[in-house]
Amino acid sequence: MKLHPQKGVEESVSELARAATQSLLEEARLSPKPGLVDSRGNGAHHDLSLALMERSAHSLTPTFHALALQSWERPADIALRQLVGRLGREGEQQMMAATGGVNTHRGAIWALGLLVSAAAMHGMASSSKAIAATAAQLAALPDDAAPKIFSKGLRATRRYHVPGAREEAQQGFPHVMHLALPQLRRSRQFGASESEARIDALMAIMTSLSDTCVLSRAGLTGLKTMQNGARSVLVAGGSATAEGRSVLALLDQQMLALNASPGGAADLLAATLLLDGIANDAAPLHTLI
Ligand SMILES: CC(C)(COP(=O)(O)OP(=O)(O)OC[C@H]1O[C@@H](n2cnc3c(N)ncnc32)[C@H](O)[C@@H]1O)[C@@H](O)C(=O)NCCC(=O)NCCS
Ligand SMILES: Nc1ncnc2c1ncn2[C@@H]1O[C@H](COP(=O)(O)OP(=O)(O)OP(=O)(O)O)[C@@H](O)[C@H]1O
Repeated sequence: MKLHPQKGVEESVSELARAATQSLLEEARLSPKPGLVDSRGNGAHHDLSLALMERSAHSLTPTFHALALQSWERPADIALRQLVGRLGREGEQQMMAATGGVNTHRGAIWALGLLVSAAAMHGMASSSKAIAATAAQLAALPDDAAPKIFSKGLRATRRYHVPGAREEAQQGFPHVMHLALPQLRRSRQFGASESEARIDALMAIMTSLSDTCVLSRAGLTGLKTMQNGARSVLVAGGSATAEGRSVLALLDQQMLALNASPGGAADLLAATLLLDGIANDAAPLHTLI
C-alpha cells in the first residue's frame, strides 16, 4: 500500500491502520527468528505464543486508526505529543486486555505508533526518511502526562549506559533507516525470497541494537551473542545461503540457551515493514547500478 493524496482522509487513515497491524502480523509469523515468537513456536518466551501475538496485533488496529486520524496533517507540537502519548497508553491497555495482562507489543506500540502518526502528519505520499524524521521530532517532545514508571527497559539503559527504545525513536530510527531498510532492499535485489530478505533485515538490526529485552534477560553476554551471531549470518551470505541458514540455526540455539529474545529488534523489523509498505521512496541508488 502506498498513500496517495487523492484518497480521502478516512480511506487513507484506515489503510494506514491496517498496514500497521499487518506489519505486526507479518513480523510475528516470519520464521525462523532467533529467540523470538514465530510460526515454529514461542522462542525464549514462556508467556507468549503466535496466537497471542496475533490477537494483540488485531487489538491495536483501533489505536493505530485513532493515532492516524488525530495526527492527520497536524504539525509536531506539544499538544499532539500529549494526545499521541495518551492514545499510545490506551493502546497498551487494549493490548493488555486482549492478552490477559501479557506484554506482547509494548515496544511495538511505541515505534509503530509514532510512525503512524508521522505518516499521517504528512497527510499523503511521503518518503521513509521524512516520516522517520517527523516521528523523531514527535518523540523528542515532552509528554508531561506520562507516568514516571521505572521499567525494565529504563533500568537496562541506566545499568549498561546504552540507548533504548526512547532514544532509537528520538534519533529517527537509525537501525531501521540505515541498516534494516537498505538490507531488505539489497537482499531482495540479490535474489533472496521475501522471507529471507526480511530475516536478513532483522539480522542487520541485531548486529548493533542495544536491545534492552536481551540485556534484561541475558545481560551483556546475551547482547554480544546476538550482535556477533547476526553479523556472522550476514557475513556468511545471509539467510538465502545454506551457510547463512546454518549460522542462523546456531544463533537460535545460543539465544534459547541464554533465554535471550531480541524483542526490540522484532519491533524495529515491524517498523521497517511498515515503512517499506507505506513510504514512497525513490529507487535506492544500488538498484540503479
Ligand atoms: C518509550 C516506551 C517504549 C517505554 O520505554 P521503556 O524502555 O521505559 O519501557 P519498556 O522496557 O517496557 O519497553 C521497551 C521495549 O522496547 C523495545 N526495545 C528494547 N530495546 C530497544 C531499542 N534499543 N530500540 C528500540 N526498541 C527497543 C522492546 O520491545 C522493549 O520491550 C513506551 O512504552 C512509552 O513511553 N510509551 C508511552 C506512550 C507514548 O508516549 N506513546 C507514544 C507513541 S504511540
Ligand atoms: N515476535 C516477537 N517475539 C517476542 N517478542 C516480540 C516479538 N515482536 C515484538 N516483541 C517485543 O518484545 C517485547 C516483549 O518482551 P518481554 O517478554 O521481554 O517483555 P516483558 O513483559 O517486559 O518481560 P518478561 O516477559 O521477561 O517479564 C514486547 O515489548 C514486544 O514489543
